[in-house]
Amino acid sequence: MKRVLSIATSDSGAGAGIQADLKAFLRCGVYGTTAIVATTAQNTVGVTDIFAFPPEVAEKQIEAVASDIGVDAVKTGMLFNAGMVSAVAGAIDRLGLPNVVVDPVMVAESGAVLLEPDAVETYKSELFPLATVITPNLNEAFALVGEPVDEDRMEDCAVTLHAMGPKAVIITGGHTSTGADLLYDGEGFKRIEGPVHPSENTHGAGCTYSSSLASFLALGYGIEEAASRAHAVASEAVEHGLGEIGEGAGPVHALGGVLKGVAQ
Ligand SMILES: Nc1ncnc2c1ncn2[C@@H]1O[C@H](COP(=O)(O)OP(=O)(O)O)[C@@H](O)[C@H]1O
Ligand SMILES: Cc1ncc(COP(=O)(O)OP(=O)(O)O)c(N)n1
Repeated sequence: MKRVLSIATSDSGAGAGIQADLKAFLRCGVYGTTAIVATTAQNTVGVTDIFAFPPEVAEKQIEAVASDIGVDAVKTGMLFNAGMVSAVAGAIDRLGLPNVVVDPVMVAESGAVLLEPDAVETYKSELFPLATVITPNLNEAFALVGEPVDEDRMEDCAVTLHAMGPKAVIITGGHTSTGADLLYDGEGFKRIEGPVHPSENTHGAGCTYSSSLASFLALGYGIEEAASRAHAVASEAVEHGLGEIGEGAGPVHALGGVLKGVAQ
């Protein structure tokens, strides 16, 4: 059983964050572990409160998991502030954790700010250079390079992000006109396409994607194949999104496809 660690924040509504990551790990057939760095009071409508833990709370969890269970891949999600980004980068580096997927979560679908602005520089200087892949969505990608969102300039944006140190960049396509994810590995571009589901129940799609990507890297796939498989899992989770849960954008359902036809 491959082991994948999520370093991220709790979503009480369980659509995104640590809870979405664990569902994606189960869907991908890996053993998921967690280091919880903060907790949100959140539902499908919005985020009402964020409670950050001290960085050493995250460090202790990462060390506990690494020293006994082991880590075949790691995914970082919402880290909230610069001190946490720095502590997580330090732990990943010190412990030599492999297959590092960095999802630079900045803003929730509901509009809530999930990253303090001064933490952006710490991502660039400390965490991106350790990353196997970074997975910003369209808005995050352009925010990171400090430019207005322009879909026609996604390739330039990916090149600028790649120069910040990750081995590869994937700008996820859920907010683009084509729905395609864009992969850049420093040598060439690859568009990962698939059906775009006309669903509003996309809460947690990005978390599901980055966790699936980490899982497929842990399972031994190369970046391009892992990206393609992760896209398929996220897309399927959107297709089975749960509109009946909550009043806002419903949570994705990572297990919706595999549970079809299972007796309840
Ligand atoms: N309506 C959709 N149909 C199919 N796939 C989708 C849809 N929305 C998002 N995805 C996929 O989910 C993943 C995460 O997408 P994105 O929406 O860009 O992230 P985030 O949730 O962080 O904004 C990507 O692989 C994207 O292509
Ligand atoms: C605790 C927490 N972590 C991450 C997110 C953002 O998740 P994402 O998958 O990008 O989904 P949306 O928020 O855009 O639906 C979150 N909301 N909460």
